[in-house]
Amino acid sequence: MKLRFTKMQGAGNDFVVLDATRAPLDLSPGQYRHLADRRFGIGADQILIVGPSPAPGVDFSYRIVNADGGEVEQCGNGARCFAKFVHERGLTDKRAIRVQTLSGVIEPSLQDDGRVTVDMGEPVFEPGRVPFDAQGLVPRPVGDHVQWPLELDGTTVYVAVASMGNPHAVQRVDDVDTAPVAQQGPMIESHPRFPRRVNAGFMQVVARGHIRLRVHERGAGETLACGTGACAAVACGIRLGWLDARVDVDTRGGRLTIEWAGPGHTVRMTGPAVTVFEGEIEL
Ligand SMILES: N[C@@H](CCC[C@H](N)C(=O)O)C(=O)O
Repeated sequence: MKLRFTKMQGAGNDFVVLDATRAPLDLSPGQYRHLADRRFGIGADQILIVGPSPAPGVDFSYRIVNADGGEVEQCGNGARCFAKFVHERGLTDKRAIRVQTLSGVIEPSLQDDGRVTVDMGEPVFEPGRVPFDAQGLVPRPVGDHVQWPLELDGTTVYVAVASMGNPHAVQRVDDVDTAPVAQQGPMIESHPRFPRRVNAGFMQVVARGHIRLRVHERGAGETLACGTGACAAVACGIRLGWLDARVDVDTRGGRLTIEWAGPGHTVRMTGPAVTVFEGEIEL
């Protein structure tokens, strides 16, 4: 079978985007892994499958599959690329689009400067809904939030947990350049306290409106940027009392701007979304 694809990136988090708006597309986990493979396939952190409207009042659906072949609930950088994709292909002329994901409807809108803003919904902090098993742990209160102790091979790290539809554990570090992302990321991702595994964020607070962030992503390893990771880090940082309501997030692949007015409000993320090339691959 020949499959047409579009390669896109948002702040260096890269995607193979597939159009399933006219005919359903259901590949196996092995086929998704092949598409994501940087040596034998196309190469991507995630595969995005754009589908037709699933319900009145919603314009499209889109599914997200990690490079390891597992389907997941949400992807922030992917949401921006999705919006650019449906526009560039002439699938809609709306600039504000409602799209169904596994974890609910989100709303990307195209900006005049070429960036995309996405209303990512409300962050969730209750451990059980992240999901995080906090049974028997003593939390450390900070600001209006808590950090939880996580044992990693004899070391204890303190993380704040949040869901942006997908699970995140965020720790504060002095300097992201020397943070132990490669060592601790995989251990946190698969820590038994996270029953659905987790995305592990390492956040350096530069100022109240500026952080630097690296994320070891569940199912993909460290990526150049993680949109939901940026939303989760900023929402946690605000509740922990370290950040203001609008924060520039510098990732290794570019800048995202995150805005959150606090509990009861949704998180808004603004950043780039770029088409790199199109092609066809034999599966
Ligand atoms: N790169 C993404 C997140 C993709 C999914 C994540 N790896 C997970 O498993 O939850 C983003 O930009 O948010």
